[in-house]
Amino acid sequence: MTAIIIDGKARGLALRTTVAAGVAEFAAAHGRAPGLSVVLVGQDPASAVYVRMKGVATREAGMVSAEHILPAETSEPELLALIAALNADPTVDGILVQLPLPRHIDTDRVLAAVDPAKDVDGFHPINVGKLSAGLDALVPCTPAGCLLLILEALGDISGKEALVIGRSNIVGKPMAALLLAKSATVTIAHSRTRDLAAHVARAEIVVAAVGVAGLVKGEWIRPGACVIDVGTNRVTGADGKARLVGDIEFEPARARAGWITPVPGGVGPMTIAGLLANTLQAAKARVS
Ligand SMILES: Nc1nc2c(c(=O)[nH]1)N[C@@H](CN(C=O)c1ccc(C(=O)N[C@@H](CCC(=O)O)C(=O)O)cc1)CN2
Repeated sequence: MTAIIIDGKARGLALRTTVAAGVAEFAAAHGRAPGLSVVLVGQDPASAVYVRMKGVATREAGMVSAEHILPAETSEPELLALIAALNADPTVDGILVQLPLPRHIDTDRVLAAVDPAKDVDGFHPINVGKLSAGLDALVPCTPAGCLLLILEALGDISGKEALVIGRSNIVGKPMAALLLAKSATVTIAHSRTRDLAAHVARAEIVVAAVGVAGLVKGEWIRPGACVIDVGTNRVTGADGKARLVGDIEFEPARARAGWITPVPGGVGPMTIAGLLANTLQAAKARVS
């Protein structure tokens, strides 16, 4: 079997086009476009790229984008003061604090300071709690994008064996909650899991989000499985050139899977598209 390669770039673009149409309707009805404010603290090069990509995509969808780029030495009270100002600004519908934050800042405290109604990352404890209780919530963009890809590949996933590798708050835990909400039988594997290979071999859906290049061996994959790779690991190839690879050995996994996402061009573009969808959702909820 050779897997169908899931084109996250094309799927992300389609979602962005749908969001842009919703933004035009919103603007016609309310006399203003939804606004997204993105906050970046420090000069992490990958984060700077992602923030730029978010700004471009937000503007392309017809929304108002504000990027707040703060020096690495910004204190936690200074950052909290900016978030308080954005919370109070009626033209701001969505607030996103790019992660990771510098080590001197308490990430949990910062994420909890964002107004849950504007929390387009879905990281505020209220949105986390709502998701795990099966209530309507702003849902983290990457797992939401993964779920769209999985449902489009498989249709109904009720009762299917799903394995989420990684237990981060950004991807692993919300991904498990979303799969559970669709009635999949969900296992979360992590660094202490014994015999990862056996778990992978049982799974009809595998979502890998650990950040370890090639951790999941292709030969472990159950034939016909839907394989979603969230890993974005920068490695240097034999030619000395840097490239991006996932957590899953792509070619051997592709030979066994039914569907597989590439890296790059799989899950990544869905993250940005999901952010735009969340911003429109937050804007609509705020005016209703
Ligand atoms: N506040 C947040 N911080 C972070 C999040 C997040 O969802 N919210 N996720 C990641 C980074 N991220 C978005 O911020 C992100 C990662 C990757 C991509 C993407 O499109 N990747 C491309 C490749 C781009 C490249 O060449 O580097 C792909 O996979 O095709 C978008 C967004 C951590 N921080």
